[in-house]
Amino acid sequence: MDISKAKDSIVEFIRDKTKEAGVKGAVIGISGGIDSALTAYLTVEALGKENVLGIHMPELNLTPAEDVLDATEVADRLGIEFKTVDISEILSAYLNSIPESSASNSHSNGNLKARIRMSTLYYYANMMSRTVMGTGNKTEILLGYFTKYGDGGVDFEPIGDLYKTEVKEMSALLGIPEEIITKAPSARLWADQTDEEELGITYELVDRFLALLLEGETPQVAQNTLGLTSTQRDSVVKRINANLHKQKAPAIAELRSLR
Ligand SMILES: Nc1ncnc2c1ncn2[C@@H]1O[C@H](COP(=O)(O)OP(=O)(O)OC[C@H]2O[C@@H]([n+]3cccc(C(=O)O)c3)[C@H](O)[C@@H]2O)[C@@H](O)[C@H]1O
Ligand SMILES: Nc1ncnc2c1ncn2[C@@H]1O[C@H](COP(=O)(O)OP(=O)(O)OP(=O)(O)O)[C@@H](O)[C@H]1O
Ligand SMILES: [Mg+2]
Repeated sequence: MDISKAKDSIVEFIRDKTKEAGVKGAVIGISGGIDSALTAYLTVEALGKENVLGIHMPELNLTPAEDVLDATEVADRLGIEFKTVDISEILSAYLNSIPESSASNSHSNGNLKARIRMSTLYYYANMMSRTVMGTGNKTEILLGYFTKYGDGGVDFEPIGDLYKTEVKEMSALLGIPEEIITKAPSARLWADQTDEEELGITYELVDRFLALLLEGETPQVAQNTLGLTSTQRDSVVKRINANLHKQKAPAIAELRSLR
């Protein structure tokens, strides 16, 4: 991959898609992580800093201070409009209103946080006649490692054809702060969550595994080539297959033959 040309191509994509949508600007959730930092940099290059709104949405007692600082640093360096919306009270209102909710249900609660962030981004997009710029990368999309209608609920996916390792490479090229590039990727949906621990494999390895599968290798050959354990192979393949639905629009019950 020629990372510099890939950057130009993504910038053009953002410009074209925004124009096609008939708007001038975009809204981006800026977490303090690398995916949203890179997306913000690319969107500013495409649309201009005055047309990008960054929104940081921390959760009390969960979002680390370094994320708040890193998100602010991204916005400051880019000179974009930047807002902070604390999601803690929205989350509490949801959980207090759902009789069966439980603080211990980290899976449902974690995905709810991603969906609250999505709703907040669309609130601003509606209000400002802008689109929501997605931050999903190729690794996350192939694995379905995102919340359906949460961080997956966006208008465009500019970095969706870049593996996570390529996201790092492009971020270094653009001069994104080193601490953001080297920080362990995490969705921060529950305490101590990290992507690589939840996935049971490093991004370095899973990216190479996915690339081999896309080249037509069998999971077994890809596993042997990379020296993965059979548990790693099976869990990645299972994740891909279980999440294929996230890459499609909801299936419609077709009634054509009855007309
Ligand atoms: N075959 C099928 N056809 C149609 N729909 C199907 C389906 N199977 C499940 N579903 C639906 O999908 C739901 C499950 O999907 P979903 O709600 O997304 O939930 P799920 O995939 O179980 O969880 C999301 C995963 O993404 C991770 N994540 C989330 C957000 C950000 C990041 C990050 O890296 O930043 C990572 C998170 O840690 C977790 O592992 C089911 O409850 C069901 O409604
Ligand atoms: N605290 C937050 N404030 C604003 N947006 C958030 C927050 N947490 C998550 N998001 C949104 O959800 C997206 C998905 O999170 P994800 O963790 O995959 O990306 P990231 O934080 O940018 O990078 P990394 O994967 O390296 O942590 C983010 O890119 C961002 O757009
Ligand atoms: Mg993150």
